[in-house]
Amino acid sequence: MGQQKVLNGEWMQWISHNLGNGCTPDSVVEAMVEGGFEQAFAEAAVQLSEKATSSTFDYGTIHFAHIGHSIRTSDQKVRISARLDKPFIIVMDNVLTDEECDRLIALSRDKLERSRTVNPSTGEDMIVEERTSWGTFFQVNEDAFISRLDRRISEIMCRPAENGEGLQILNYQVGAEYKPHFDYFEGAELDNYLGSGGQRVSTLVLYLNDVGDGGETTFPEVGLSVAPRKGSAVYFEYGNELGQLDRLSLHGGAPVKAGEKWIATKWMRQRAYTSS
Ligand SMILES: O=C(O)CCC(=O)C(=O)O
Ligand SMILES: [Fe+2]
Repeated sequence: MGQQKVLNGEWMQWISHNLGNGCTPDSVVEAMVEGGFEQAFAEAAVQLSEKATSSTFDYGTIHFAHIGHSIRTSDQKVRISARLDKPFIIVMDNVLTDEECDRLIALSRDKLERSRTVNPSTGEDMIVEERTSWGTFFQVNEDAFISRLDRRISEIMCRPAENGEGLQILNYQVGAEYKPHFDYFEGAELDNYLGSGGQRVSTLVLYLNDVGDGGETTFPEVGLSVAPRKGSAVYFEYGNELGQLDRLSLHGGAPVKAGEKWIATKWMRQRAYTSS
């Protein structure tokens, strides 16, 4: 058997699940070695996972500051339809108008490229089976239209627009999915991706169309799935002021069963972020 060097989402989920269920780190490493990983690689992966999970996440420092059923941004009245405290997840409607959704899709359609993921053992970008969507990016404040959305999103996420990465557009065709993963960086990714902005702390996934069937955003640690609906969005927060990361934020995009799925994703960093 060839040596495994890549820690995919399934292995990451498996490690944190077993540690969370009380398995000793040594037994988890042993099972990984049996599964084809090098001892040193397995130890490093388990250590990282332990570090992220050992301190129970302090939900007292949640950044999302809106109270009540709605969020009034400078140009939109967003409605809150569901909320989960642990992990911290907010589902909301009326974030984008139908016209805004259609326009984002139209502007992206011809620019799509196969989505890439970061290889956590080398920090390099790579194409992986974990992620079978196609995507493209807009620069922060790229034009007046994107600027207006970046401002609204920043008001919803309670973080300055400069802390955001450029809005990412993803398109999933039937069968395409994004297997469960964390949005924060781990392992070798840290060196390559932290940059000036530091760690990722929160995500807003905006749904740009109604999907025929499937394509839910799933949170497997808590058994929650959010159905995509044009103009609505799901917000989740996983990095706090204490530098802790919330492993319950594990999430994925379930396979699309009918139709196609279009989303826009905004990732916020701890500080102002300039892409290199
Ligand atoms: O496709 C989805 O619903 C989730 C997307 C996602 O996890 C991401 O863009 O980071
Ligand atoms: Fe994600």
